[in-house]
Amino acid sequence: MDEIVRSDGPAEVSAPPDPPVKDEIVRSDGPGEASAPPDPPVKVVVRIRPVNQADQVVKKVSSDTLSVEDRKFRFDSVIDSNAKQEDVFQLVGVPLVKNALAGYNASILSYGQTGSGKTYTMWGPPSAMVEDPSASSHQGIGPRIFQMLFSEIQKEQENSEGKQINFQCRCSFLEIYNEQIGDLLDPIQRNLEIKDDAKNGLYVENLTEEYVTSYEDVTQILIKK
Ligand SMILES: Nc1ncnc2c1ncn2[C@@H]1O[C@H](COP(=O)(O)OP(=O)(O)OP(=O)(O)O)[C@@H](O)[C@H]1O
Repeated sequence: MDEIVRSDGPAEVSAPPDPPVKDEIVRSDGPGEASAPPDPPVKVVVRIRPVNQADQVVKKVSSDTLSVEDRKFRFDSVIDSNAKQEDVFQLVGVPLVKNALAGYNASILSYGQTGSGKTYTMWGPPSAMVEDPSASSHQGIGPRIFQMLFSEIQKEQENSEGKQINFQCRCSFLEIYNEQIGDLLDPIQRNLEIKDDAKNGLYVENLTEEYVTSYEDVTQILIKK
């Protein structure tokens, strides 16, 4: 019988010669008042990057299992190399936005070796950010999430039946490089600190946060910086 290895990390499957594996981790942990918690709270999804058929060492076996030669590895989901950006968004992005709007914290962590498709999956090519979203099939999960978020907020406000619903969205971008946290919206800030207190929970001290009310606000900030 084939061996199935339960793996929460793709180290085994992203090894050369086939670099096509990337991971999306969706994490949600939220407040008590929200509806039923997302299940499971942490999901590990592997996307197999397209390569020449002859080089295809990593193969999708079923919706949650892939094989590397004669070994099998199981995750929450496996996305095949011919999947579209929209498929990834439907699987990972849509539940994330729904959970976020239900009051849960939600994160995506993109993990994989150089060239495995992290940037492509998260953002798509730079042009896809500014093009009409519906026209760009290469647009990554990030911009799709922003669009859905603002469109859901708008729907909530339109369907509020006279009640005033206020949302406040703030946007920040940071990078962790050489174990230092840098503020991408204020590059002078290069060594920020992570803090944890009862009022704010876990946060990055002095990280720039800009108020945004639309998808265009977010893309403008990204382009400007
Ligand atoms: N699913 C895909 N479909 C089509 N092209 C892809 C896909 N995934 C990645 N690519 C292409 O492969 C190349 C490398 O991908 P990308 O830059 O996203 O990798 P990366 O993991 O972000 O690399 P690095 O860690 O070096 O920044 C890019 O040209 C990208 O457009």
